[in-house]
Amino acid sequence: MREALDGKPDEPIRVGVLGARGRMGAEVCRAVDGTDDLDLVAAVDEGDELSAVADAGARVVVDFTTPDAVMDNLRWCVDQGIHAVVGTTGFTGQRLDQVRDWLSDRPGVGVVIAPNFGIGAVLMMQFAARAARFFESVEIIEQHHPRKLDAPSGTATYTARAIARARAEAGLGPAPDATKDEVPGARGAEIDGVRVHAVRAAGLVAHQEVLFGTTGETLTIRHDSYDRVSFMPGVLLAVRSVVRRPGLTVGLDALLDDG
Ligand SMILES: NC(=O)C1=CN([C@@H]2O[C@H](COP(=O)(O)OP(=O)(O)OC[C@H]3O[C@@H](n4cnc5c(N)ncnc54)[C@H](OP(=O)(O)O)[C@@H]3O)[C@@H](O)[C@H]2O)C=CC1
Ligand SMILES: O=C(O)C1=N[C@H](C(=O)O)C[C@H](O)C1
Repeated sequence: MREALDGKPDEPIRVGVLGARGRMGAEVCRAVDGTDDLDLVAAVDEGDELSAVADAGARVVVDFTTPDAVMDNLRWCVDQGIHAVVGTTGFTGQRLDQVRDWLSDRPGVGVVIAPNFGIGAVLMMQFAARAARFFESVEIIEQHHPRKLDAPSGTATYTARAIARARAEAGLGPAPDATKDEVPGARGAEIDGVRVHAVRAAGLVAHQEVLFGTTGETLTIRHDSYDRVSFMPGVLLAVRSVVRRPGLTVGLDALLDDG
């Protein structure tokens, strides 16, 4: 077990990528390679040894793997004193508590977990949370490429929870809905009382619409990622930030507020 790995201020940050042959991991490797202040020192995928990351002296790991793999990866990083930036989905409240528990034994280590690294997507979630208290109805429609493994998306789940919190604070009850669900699933899934619909279609990358309604008006807040490069500014920001942000940070909001 090591303390958090600290580099010298002027040295490039040494970065390891997990899931490096995947759609996001490959994009992250290209993005890190394209900077002057970050060094890609390890690119690890399924079947490779995690120890390659430590052997290469990585100070930060970026994980875009699968919900099944991510917890073991993260546990290993924290034990090794390696900071982690995680985009992989599947983070329930229970999982986040588990990560906080691991980190309590490693005070210098930082972990950033974000359901969506797209700056526009982060703003879409913030705008949706802000709008929530003014509308009696709300539904989320997320749309993704058909090779996505999970539904609903991490972004939709995060958005639904933020909207539900805002509605509860405003004293709003359940959204009006007299419909009888004659075919199971016809009204989508329900997350903290918010309906979420997941669309999968070839040609899509990652898209989300939040539809609000009240008497005589609707408001639609929509974000589209047409290319995975859209996530890279957020990923690079998180890599640069996590080394001076011990503990668990969930979402990109605090990092954007830092400047
Ligand atoms: N937060 C955000 O902004 C974003 C999050 N995501 C999320 O990121 C995750 C990855 O998405 P995407 O890149 O599209 O998926 P891919 O399936 O393209 O990539 C995942 C990669 O991880 C590999 N892998 C699986 N297990 C391990 C392991 N134990 N160690 C190392 N590598 C492993 C897979 O290998 P193999 O194929 O051989 O199993 C694959 O190459 C998903 O959870 C997705 O929802 C995606 C986009 C943006
Ligand atoms: O799998 C994807 O592609 C994406 N996953 C994340 C999610 O589940 O929210 C982020 C983005 O929507 C792309």
